[in-house]
Amino acid sequence: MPYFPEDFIFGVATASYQIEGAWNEDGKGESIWDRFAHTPGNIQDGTTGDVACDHYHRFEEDVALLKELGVDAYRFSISWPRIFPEGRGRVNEKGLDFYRSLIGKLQEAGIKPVVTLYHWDLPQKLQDKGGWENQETVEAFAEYARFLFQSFAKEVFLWITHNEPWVVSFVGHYEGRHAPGKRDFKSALQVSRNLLLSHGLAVQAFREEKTLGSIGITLNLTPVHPFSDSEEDILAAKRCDGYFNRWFLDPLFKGEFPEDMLLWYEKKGFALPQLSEEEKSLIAQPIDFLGINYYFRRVVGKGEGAIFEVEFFNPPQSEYTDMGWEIYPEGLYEIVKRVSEEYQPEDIYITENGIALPDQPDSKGRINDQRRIDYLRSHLLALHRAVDEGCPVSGYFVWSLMDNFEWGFGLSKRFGLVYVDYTTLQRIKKASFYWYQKVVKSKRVD
Ligand SMILES: OC[C@H]1NNC[C@@H](O)[C@@H]1O
Repeated sequence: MPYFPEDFIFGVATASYQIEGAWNEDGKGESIWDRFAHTPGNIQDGTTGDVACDHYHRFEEDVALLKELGVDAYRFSISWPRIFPEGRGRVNEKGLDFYRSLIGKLQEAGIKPVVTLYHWDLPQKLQDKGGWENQETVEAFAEYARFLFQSFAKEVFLWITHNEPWVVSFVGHYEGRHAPGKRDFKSALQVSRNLLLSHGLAVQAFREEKTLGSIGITLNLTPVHPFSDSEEDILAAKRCDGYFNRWFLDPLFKGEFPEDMLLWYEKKGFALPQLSEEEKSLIAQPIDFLGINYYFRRVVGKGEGAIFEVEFFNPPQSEYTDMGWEIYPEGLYEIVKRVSEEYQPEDIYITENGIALPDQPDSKGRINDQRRIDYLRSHLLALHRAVDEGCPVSGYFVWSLMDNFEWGFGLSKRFGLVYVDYTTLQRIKKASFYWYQKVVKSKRVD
């Protein structure tokens, strides 16, 4: 029976824009996701995060759920425009008070706070001046981070500078499915560079402020498998691995963007300015842990696609989630092993893993999400194998505590251990809540 180490951290994760609501309350400034969701056509079901789970007003009830769940830690993000409505300068005290209250309630419940500094809700005022393409945003982020390190110098267990910079860069600035909705590959490359620089400045500030706790960054990583063992499919998979994984792993742990990708982009007309020696060491300065968000793998082959010349495949024999993602637990083992061996991070936390399902209450108001229990069990068993083989993994966070606003899909995709009725905002614990409660208590997956 796989037991995790006694000090292994089990938690759940959320993010500000996806759960808080109160989008323009108590002095909060507009974010790029407020703007993007208010723009007709951007959100598949036409909903917004204006109310979402109304966590801003119900956080005490939600902390009580966390206490009942028994988690060791709770990962949430701070909404930058709730702290600095214009992005920098004037502080919104009421916004800061909200997070002081939340962290205080978590401490009372004996739950370690894990804070993500940036989970995509950039102040719109900064976007109006170019957003992450603009050096000013890099500086503003460093000021925002330093302010939070000073405000919560002793209370936070883990600090995560950025959540999934790949999504911010390429989904937000190339694919256009996320805020700010740009479709410009050159912008996406510039944004990825600035996100990494801003991460480095934040880590520097963390060290200078002598903040307690640990600091790291969270990447969404996906194993990439060639559709066949043909040379061109293997090369296509290598390109995709560079695009999805190595583009951030290499600068963070080796101080360089991957050479093969720089050459490929240059060949396609997207030359990226070289990083200076100072910028390289800023980005690659030591961090205390790497956060990995894992959901699925990718299977690719040679294709005619414009920039990457790849085609994606969905293996017919696999099962898929409500997001259309393949269920592939082995991929969590693979990515943890690969990252541990190739990049030697100090420590690893699985900062997100979960499944979207079309959950609905039955006639008795219960939600028997057995598929979510099966998904979590199979991924925890895969993770346990990596831990057993000596990979430095210290914790695992389920995405998500509760159903919430799933970006371009709006409120239509449910990832929670807790169901949210969006008309009454009632929370209903799913079967997976009780299953995970037992795992957290016993540190065992059966
Ligand atoms: O798509 C599920 C999750 N993936 N990682 C980032 C989160 O904000 C998403 O809800």
